[in-house]
Amino acid sequence: MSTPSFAIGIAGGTGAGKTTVARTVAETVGEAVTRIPIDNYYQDLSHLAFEERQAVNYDHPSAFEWELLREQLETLLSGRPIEMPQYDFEVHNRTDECVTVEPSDILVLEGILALHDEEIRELLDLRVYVMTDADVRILRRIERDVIERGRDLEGVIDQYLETVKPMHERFVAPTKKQADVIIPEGANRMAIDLLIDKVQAELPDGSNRLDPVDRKLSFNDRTVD
Ligand SMILES: Nc1ncnc2c1ncn2[C@@H]1O[C@H](COP(=O)(O)OP(=O)(O)O)[C@@H](O)[C@H]1O
Ligand SMILES: Nc1ccn([C@@H]2O[C@H](COP(=O)(O)O)[C@@H](O)[C@H]2O)c(=O)n1
Repeated sequence: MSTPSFAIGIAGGTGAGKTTVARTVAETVGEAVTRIPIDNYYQDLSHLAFEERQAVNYDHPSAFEWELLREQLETLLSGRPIEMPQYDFEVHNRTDECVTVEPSDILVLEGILALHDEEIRELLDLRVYVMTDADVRILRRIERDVIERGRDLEGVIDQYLETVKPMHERFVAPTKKQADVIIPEGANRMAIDLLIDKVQAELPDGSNRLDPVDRKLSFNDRTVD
């Protein structure tokens, strides 16, 4: 356990490649990175029936428990562990169990609205926005939601048109202006290498560092050298 020396926020639209970027950084830098997916901070909706939870707008800022996220981020930044909630997309709710998360040298906060909240932005040392065209993002989302999140095609399309797209335009895309760095098309090799160089430079002396040749970008099961 260590007190983090550097916190990064990675925002961007659904399917932009945020998780892929965060995972690549974490895999390269290893145990020195703690990842905080904002999805875990969706409000607890246990008081609603499944059909009601299905109808919630999950792309509006009010869907998230910002107070808890701020509090837990501050706790990690002060070098103490947290009990992080876990989220199940198939049931549209938190699971019953939390996971103990220890702070490490680098914190990576990742999610559609990672740069939305002013207080959270101020806790971050580097703000990244992953920018990918909407058509690419919706195609990726359809594949992911059907395969991994138990959704049907019609539902994914309806949700996209009714809430995901308008909320993206209203709340997510404007946070691009808050970013220090914009990564085009997600995991682009040069941008990721620069990000990893920056992260490695922030590691305390004595931490393991990987040469660029040992770095890999992976998209699910496919690996791109
Ligand atoms: N640069 C890329 N090229 C090709 N596929 C990508 C790229 N970035 C991400 N993907 C794929 O797109 C899907 C969504 O990526 P993900 O990182 O989960 O996006 P987000 O976290 O922004 O929703 C995943 O299946 C991932 O493997
Ligand atoms: N029950 C839920 C909760 C969230 N979503 C969608 O997830 C998207 C954010 O996750 P990404 O990995 O795509 O960034 C967001 O656009 C929500 O619409 C959901 O479908 N169901």
